Amino acid sequence: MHQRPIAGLPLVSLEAVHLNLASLAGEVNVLDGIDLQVAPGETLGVVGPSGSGKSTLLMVMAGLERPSSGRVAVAGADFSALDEDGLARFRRDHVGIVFQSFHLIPTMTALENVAVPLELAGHADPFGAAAEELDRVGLARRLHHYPGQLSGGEQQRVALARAFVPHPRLLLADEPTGNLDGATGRAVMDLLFDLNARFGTALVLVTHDDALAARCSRVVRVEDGKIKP
Ligand SMILES: Nc1ncnc2c1ncn2[C@@H]1O[C@H](COP(=O)(O)OP(=O)(O)OP(=O)(O)O)[C@@H](O)[C@H]1O
Repeated sequence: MHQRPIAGLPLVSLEAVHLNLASLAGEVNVLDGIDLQVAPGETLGVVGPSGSGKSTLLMVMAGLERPSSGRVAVAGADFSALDEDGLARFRRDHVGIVFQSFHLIPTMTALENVAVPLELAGHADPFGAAAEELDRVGLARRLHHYPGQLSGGEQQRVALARAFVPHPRLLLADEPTGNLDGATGRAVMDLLFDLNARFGTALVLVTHDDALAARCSRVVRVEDGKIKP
């Protein structure tokens, strides 16, 4: 799980990525020729107007959406060579994903939401590791709460703990501070950059938050499905 990055090789490589989707108004070029590389340990902010393709770009990097054409590779793995199971295993081992709307399982406690994916991956001590990570995000006293019993900021921290706990090489986050008040948003931001500092996890953060973008080592702007030069 913790292979050393090969010097000089990008962690994420997108080459001439196009994604065309059908809509009532005809075909939409949601991604229109994206070339983008992310280095191991880099922190990249992705900004741009609403509807420009930022979230879709993240989905393509996660292998949750397949491009219509072009090449996507993460940690040397060419996504076109992986089937859906292969992509799911790859994500489990290498990629953490945090969405704005948390995606927690409502019938599981905070502890179970973090531990169960670890358990499925064959982790030796899923509940111990989950409790430790939840403690690190300040939720030691909320382990047995269900998502519906947690505030928005607390739910976001459970989602972060779940994404952090395997110490992925790449963390993709879509508006991670979008639903949070200023202080909670800053705390979540600190957790993200702490993960980067401690484990060298590369961060790709889609955001409308200028403060979050300013903390990234590089920012790219997406407009009309293209990276603006
Ligand atoms: N399944 C789909 N079918 C057709 N069009 C889609 C589909 N998913 C997304 N789109 C379109 O692709 C464009 C890009 O959407 P995307 O969610 O990537 O934008 P975004 O930059 O993340 O926007 P926001 O900042 O508002 O979240 C939008 O115009 C959207 O309507």
